[in-house]
Amino acid sequence: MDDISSKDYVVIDRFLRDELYTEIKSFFLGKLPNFKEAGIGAHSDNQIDNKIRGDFTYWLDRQRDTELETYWSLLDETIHLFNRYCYLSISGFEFHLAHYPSGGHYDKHLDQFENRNNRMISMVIYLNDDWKQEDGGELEIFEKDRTSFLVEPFAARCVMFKSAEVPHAVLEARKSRFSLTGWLLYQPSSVGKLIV
Ligand SMILES: O=C(O)CCC(=O)C(=O)O
Ligand SMILES: [Fe+2]
Repeated sequence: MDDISSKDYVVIDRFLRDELYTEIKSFFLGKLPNFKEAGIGAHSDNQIDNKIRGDFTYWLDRQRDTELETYWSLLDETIHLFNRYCYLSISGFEFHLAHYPSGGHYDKHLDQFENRNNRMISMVIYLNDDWKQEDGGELEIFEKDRTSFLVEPFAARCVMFKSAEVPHAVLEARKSRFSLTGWLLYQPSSVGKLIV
């Protein structure tokens, strides 16, 4: 909590305990046939451009995806901590599963859209067993002084950062790269399901 207040980001290893990791990973693998190519922008602006990003996603829904209830409860707790100790007013979230196939990447960007600014905290949890340095796919985080550093997408590692303030990119992955990615919202998105 202190890190995200002072540095705008935090990396937490073993964010998921083994049992929850296994639950989420097997849920992820079961949904892989249903993933769709991700676009950029919100609502009607949404367009697919695999020069900018090359991932496939599956949007989650707490009511439907009850197999993830342990994870949803963990999120409730996380949101409670943010609101209490970082004085944020988070009142909702949106999460998807993401798959970057080999060769996939995401250019430098902020997690905000021109016509929507309710994403406060971005939260990425990696689901890659045995990830090696030569597999690429690092998350590059750009700091205020324009230097950057790389975060490897290791199993059960969680990265959180301020959505509107921290530019970031996903470097080309050299094998399938899995994550559970989401955003803690200032207000729940008002207009149905977003496709991003
Ligand atoms: O998977 C990651 O490391 C980051 C993904 C990302 O930046 C996004 O989906 O907006
Ligand atoms: Fe992003």
